Amino acid sequence: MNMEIKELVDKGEMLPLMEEFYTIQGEGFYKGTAAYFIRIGGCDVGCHWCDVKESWNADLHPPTETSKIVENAKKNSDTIVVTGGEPLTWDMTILTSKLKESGLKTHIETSGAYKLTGIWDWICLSPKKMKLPTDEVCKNADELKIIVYNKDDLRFAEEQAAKVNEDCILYLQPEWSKRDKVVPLIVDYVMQNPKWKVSLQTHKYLNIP
Ligand SMILES: C[S@@+](CC[C@H](N)C(=O)[O-])C[C@H]1O[C@@H](n2cnc3c(N)ncnc32)[C@H](O)[C@@H]1O
Ligand SMILES: Nc1nc2[nH]cc(C(=O)O)c2c(=O)[nH]1
Ligand code: SF4
Ligand SMILES: [Mg+2]
Repeated sequence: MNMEIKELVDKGEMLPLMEEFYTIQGEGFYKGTAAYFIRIGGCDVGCHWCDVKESWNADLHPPTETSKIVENAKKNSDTIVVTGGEPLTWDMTILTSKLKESGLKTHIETSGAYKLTGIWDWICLSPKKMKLPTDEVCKNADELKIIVYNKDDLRFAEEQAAKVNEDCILYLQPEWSKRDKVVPLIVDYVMQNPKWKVSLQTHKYLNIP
């Protein structure tokens, strides 16, 4: 990447765009709602079970003008989900300001590991043990979505729930490859601890992106 482009990416005027697609939000509170997804490349959190490892290396995804991303998005939906990769790797200020200027709702899927930037109507925080979320993201999260790969993730879930605000909605979501094993654990746990809800990756059952 040449220096000028790197500077534009650092400012958030360009972003490494992996893919964009119109689909149904599969997970969490907005599950079932049509939304346009913008997937930004770049993540160094390193979840071994990540279902989008192709997103990790930002250099593989073309730096794309943020204004073009927004022009495209607004043709498709009034709800925009920004995901990745880890979107907070980058400065989200320009992207979200432009989305808001266009009257769109801005949602983010984030691990919360980096500085919170951008104007968000909805923050889905999915914290990871390897790189814990910042206090600022915890305080501003609208939903907390813990991925359950094994039993220890239930302990981790309570630890993270203690850090979010009291009206944050709490979800346990099975890690996809372990779903047969962990769904019974989650079901039991939610019945015993009804402040939690179950979230499934419903798009994978529907065979949609
Ligand atoms: C691919 S991540 C991108 C956004 C951000 N890096 C994050 O982790 O929140 C989008 C969502 O998918 C979840 N996820 C990733 N791999 C998963 C898997 N194998 N099973 C269940 N959920 C998964 C993440 O926890 C996150 O909530
Ligand atoms: N349909 C659909 N819903 C999703 N919710 C969060 C996703 C993500 O990868 O961030 C995702 C995704 O990749 N597809
Ligand atoms: S933080 Fe998100 S994108 Fe990064 S490795 Fe973990 S699940 Fe994948
Ligand atoms: Mg996904």
